[in-house]
Amino acid sequence: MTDPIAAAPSTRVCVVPGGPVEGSVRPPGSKSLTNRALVCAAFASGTSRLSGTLVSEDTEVMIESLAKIGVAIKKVDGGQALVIEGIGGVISEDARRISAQSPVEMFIANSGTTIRFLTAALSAFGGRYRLSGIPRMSERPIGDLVDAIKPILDGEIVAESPGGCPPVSIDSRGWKGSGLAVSGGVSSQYLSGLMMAAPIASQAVRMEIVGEMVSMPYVRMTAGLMQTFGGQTQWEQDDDGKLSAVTVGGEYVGCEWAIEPDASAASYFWAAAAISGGRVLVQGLGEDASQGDVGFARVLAQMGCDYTATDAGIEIAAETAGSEPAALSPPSLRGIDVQMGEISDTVQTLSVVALFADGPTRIRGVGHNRFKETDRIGNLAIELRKLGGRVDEHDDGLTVYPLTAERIASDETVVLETYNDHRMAMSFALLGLRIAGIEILNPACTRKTYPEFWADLESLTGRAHHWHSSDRPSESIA
Ligand SMILES: O=C(O)C1=C[C@@H](OP(=O)(O)O)[C@@H](O)[C@H](O)C1
Ligand SMILES: C=C(OP(=O)(O)O)C(=O)O
Repeated sequence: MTDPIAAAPSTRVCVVPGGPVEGSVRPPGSKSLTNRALVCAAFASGTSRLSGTLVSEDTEVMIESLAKIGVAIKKVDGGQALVIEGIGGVISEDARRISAQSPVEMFIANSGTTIRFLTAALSAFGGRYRLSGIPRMSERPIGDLVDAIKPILDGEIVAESPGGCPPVSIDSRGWKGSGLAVSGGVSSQYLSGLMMAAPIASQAVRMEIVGEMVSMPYVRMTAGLMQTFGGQTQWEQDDDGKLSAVTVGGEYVGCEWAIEPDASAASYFWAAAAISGGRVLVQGLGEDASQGDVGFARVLAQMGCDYTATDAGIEIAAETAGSEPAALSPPSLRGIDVQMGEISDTVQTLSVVALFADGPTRIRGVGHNRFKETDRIGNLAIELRKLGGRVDEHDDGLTVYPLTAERIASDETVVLETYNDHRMAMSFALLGLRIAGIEILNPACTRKTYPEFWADLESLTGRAHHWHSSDRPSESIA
């Protein structure tokens, strides 16, 4: 059969509604852990063997970029395991020659982790580079990172687009200082990138945090991952217990390491159980996971779902209203008021769940979601309103009001834009589990972090999606 997603970029998909979603699933490896491990392994001395790695656009652009400075990365098992020969801080002769003539060009598509981590790492490493991506990447700020690097750089670094956005040009002879200051109000990836870069600069660097730091669990993840490779961090807190500075040092040494399944990807499956009156076990993720997004399952518990963590994974089961069998009874979900600044990649997932709750859900602390793959507050509100309900947009988040029972039962066609944002597509898939007539445009955009998403959802629900392509308007190729 032709691959329905690859068939045409204008493909749309309809997820088929049905009864409770029951089963278990193991999402692919974490994007955040894979891209961090790739950076540490690339600049380590010796060989690293990573298992459970994510195969996706975001990890592929990282691999391709590292290959350009001479890092040898062997893919095993279709890329789900990687063997990396670290360059231990020395650029290959080939890459040095190329860089002497003109900057090494790196295309990073729309991968925030790749451009932020590599901007920091390459500035510490030295050489000439230009990192660019798709048009949306030229609207995603990197100025705070560039400003943090400038004072310690022996060389020049420029964010070329208005508002301090990529492409980024680097002409570096390495870092010359041992202290810097970084703002973290737009993205934690700046600090994570700088932390991973310090061992590459071969010196201890004290990094002062200016103002708020969003997405803090990712910074803790960075420290934990670096430790696995020999990096060291020391934390300082202010009088209120807030992180104020981190001093980073050590040297990377290659190692063997298994990557956890992706917790942001897991959110769609837990949510599927919550809104369908079902029960889903996500395998391979426990309460000790290094990804903050496992906390999304706890948010569903706050809405009334049953939460169980065992050695097998974390399971979410919906409470259903009334005494009828789950298949006939709608799930009972409470509207909540929730801070999501630490788990912002799951805001779209929760917004969809909130449409099926018994009252409004207020999501707070995620103003920085406007700078991701798309404006994940404004554009999310626009799409959810197409269902006819009320969604209020705030500077720091959204309030999502429940849909009426009549609207949920209606099968009127609603076409939803994904803005080339994988998380829009995967969240809107959940709508289709409960409401007929939901058509999702450009489903292939899940390739950024989860190319197999549609197939995994079909396996879990046991229901084939309906694919439509505008090249073949009347044809359903499910
Ligand atoms: O460090 C990371 O791996 C990430 C940090 C988060 O970004 P922000 O810090 O910009 O919120 C998150 O949204 C992104 O998907 C991955
Ligand atoms: C925001 C995301 O990615 P990144 O910033 O790494 O592009 C994401 O995966 O939701």
